[in-house]
Amino acid sequence: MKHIRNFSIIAHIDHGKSTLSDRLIQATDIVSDRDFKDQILDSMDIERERGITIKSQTVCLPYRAKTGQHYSLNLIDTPGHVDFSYEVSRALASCEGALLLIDASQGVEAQTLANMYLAMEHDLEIIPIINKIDLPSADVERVKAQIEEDLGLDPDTAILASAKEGIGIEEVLEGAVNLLPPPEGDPDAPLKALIFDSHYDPFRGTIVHFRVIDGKIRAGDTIRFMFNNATYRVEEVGIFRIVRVPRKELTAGEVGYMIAGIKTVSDTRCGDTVTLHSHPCDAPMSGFKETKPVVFSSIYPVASDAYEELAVAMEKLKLNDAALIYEKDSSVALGFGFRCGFLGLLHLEVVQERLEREYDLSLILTAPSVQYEITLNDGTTEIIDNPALYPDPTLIQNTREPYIRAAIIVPDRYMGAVMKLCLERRGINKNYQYLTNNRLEMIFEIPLAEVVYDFYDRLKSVTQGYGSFDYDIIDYRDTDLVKLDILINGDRVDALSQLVHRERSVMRGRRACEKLKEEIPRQMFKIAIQGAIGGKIISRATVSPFRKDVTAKCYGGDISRKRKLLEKQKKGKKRMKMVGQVEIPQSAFLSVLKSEGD
Ligand SMILES: Nc1nc2c(ncn2[C@@H]2O[C@H](COP(=O)(O)OP(=O)(O)OP(=O)(O)O)[C@@H](O)[C@H]2O)c(=O)[nH]1
Repeated sequence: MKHIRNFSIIAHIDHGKSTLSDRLIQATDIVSDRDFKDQILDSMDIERERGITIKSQTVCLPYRAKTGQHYSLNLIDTPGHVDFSYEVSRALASCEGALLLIDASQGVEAQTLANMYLAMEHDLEIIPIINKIDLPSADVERVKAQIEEDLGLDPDTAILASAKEGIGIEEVLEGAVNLLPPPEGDPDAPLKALIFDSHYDPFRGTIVHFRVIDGKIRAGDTIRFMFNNATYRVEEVGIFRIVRVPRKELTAGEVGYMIAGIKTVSDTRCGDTVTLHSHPCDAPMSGFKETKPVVFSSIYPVASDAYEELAVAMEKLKLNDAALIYEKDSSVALGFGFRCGFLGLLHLEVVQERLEREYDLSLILTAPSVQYEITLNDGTTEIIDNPALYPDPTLIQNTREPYIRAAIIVPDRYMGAVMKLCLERRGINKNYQYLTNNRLEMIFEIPLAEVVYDFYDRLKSVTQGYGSFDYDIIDYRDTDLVKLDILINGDRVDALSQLVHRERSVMRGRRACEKLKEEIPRQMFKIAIQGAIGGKIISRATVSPFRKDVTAKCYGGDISRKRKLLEKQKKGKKRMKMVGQVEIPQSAFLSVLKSEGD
């Protein structure tokens, strides 16, 4: 155990975590350079394209230190986005140390701080690393000052690195060996192991990633998940060397995987404790919580006959994504689909992209909603996330909505712009403090519903890219909610209904009408678009009919050109949805979601 080091790299998005992981893997020779895929840990397509890490993957690196001693370095990869902060927390609970990566030109940002606090909660030894020192805009001294004053860490321990150029990599490995403590734990105690991740393998079922805290686990053992008391017989245990390498047993301090005939990843819970059925440990690890979705939206196929395909795709996706929940849903306008729950807006976008790309589906998503607690006059309380299920307002006694605590870090010259944005979003400024280099940390309490649309984009734009943001849900508070409906030629389009705060409803209604007007193509008749609350119309826009026959031009002339045009039209149709007499393009549904820009 003395020669094991378990650690994660934590960083703000884009500070170079994946690049550094790749370098560490390369430096320890477990894959030959020729086979080395760039950013081997970010194996999913979308992750690579968007450059963000979503699913953690772990690797065990054999390393021979300068002293000649051999070490096993378990690098536990963590997702970098706020939507996945619980996964980060569980991964950190499996570690003794963390490498805190800071971009030399960007400095300390909101998630740098948030991640460092998480690491401190788990009592981890933290090594600061200043990355991207090769950049012309790198300012090492400034970042060192931030490390000292904003993070309270010793700047002299910071390692200077460029993951891209391969500078400082050996120092990082030596730092892990010399500065991080080895794991503690009792190999002879009853088995206690922490699940920090799982993924699905089509041939072997669920692969559970875990850290052994105490005891031993080997193939043939009957194990028990302490959350739901489910028992399984272990078929295989082993470690990650990019590929899985089976081992006879894993003991206290080690990190690896197990295969135990588990059908889907939702049977295992990130954060749960595994023990032996015959000889259990006394108590599970503390801090377990189930990940709860906070943002909800319905997904419909554009072509109604693609429902079955969507159902199959959802099922497959769910195998690998325990956080995704869904149930069947139906809409008058859009037919059959699924009501889904996500960890946040990024999670939603990732799911949508995967469905569209990997399963070649064309989808319509309804406006994302948070969960409201609604108490009715008869004293019962309902949790509502779907506008379609919103009760008759006369029956409602009281409605509450979730609030977040948002931490925003910006250069102080943007203070006014951030304040304006947050106040517009019904935020309450709770606190602010100066950090080094004229930067401010501003704390707001804001309704989650105001953040799920486009808050992060807006923050980036009003701060010219300098603002960074992190949030936690804190509580539910009283709110004044209304249901905004959209009518097209008098027909209510249920998929466009939204639950909004009364204060914001008129503006939202107006924006939705304007956007729809831009998106809905002219047709042979006039199209009236209206926003309504209850029976009352609050906004309207009109798409006027064609004035002349635009297809007339195409008659006569080249037949192949005409055919091409027809084909193009047919393709275009696929992305249109008929609502009553009116054809609405898929983009119109999306534009309503994004109608928040101020
Ligand atoms: N110049 C320079 N660029 C770097 C360095 N390290 C990483 N980058 C670049 O920074 C960008 C982000 O790097 P990633 O490794 O994907 O960042 P990440 O922290 O893993 O991002 P998430 O996965 O979203 O958390 C990429 O374009 C990298 O090529 C470095 O040392 N120098």
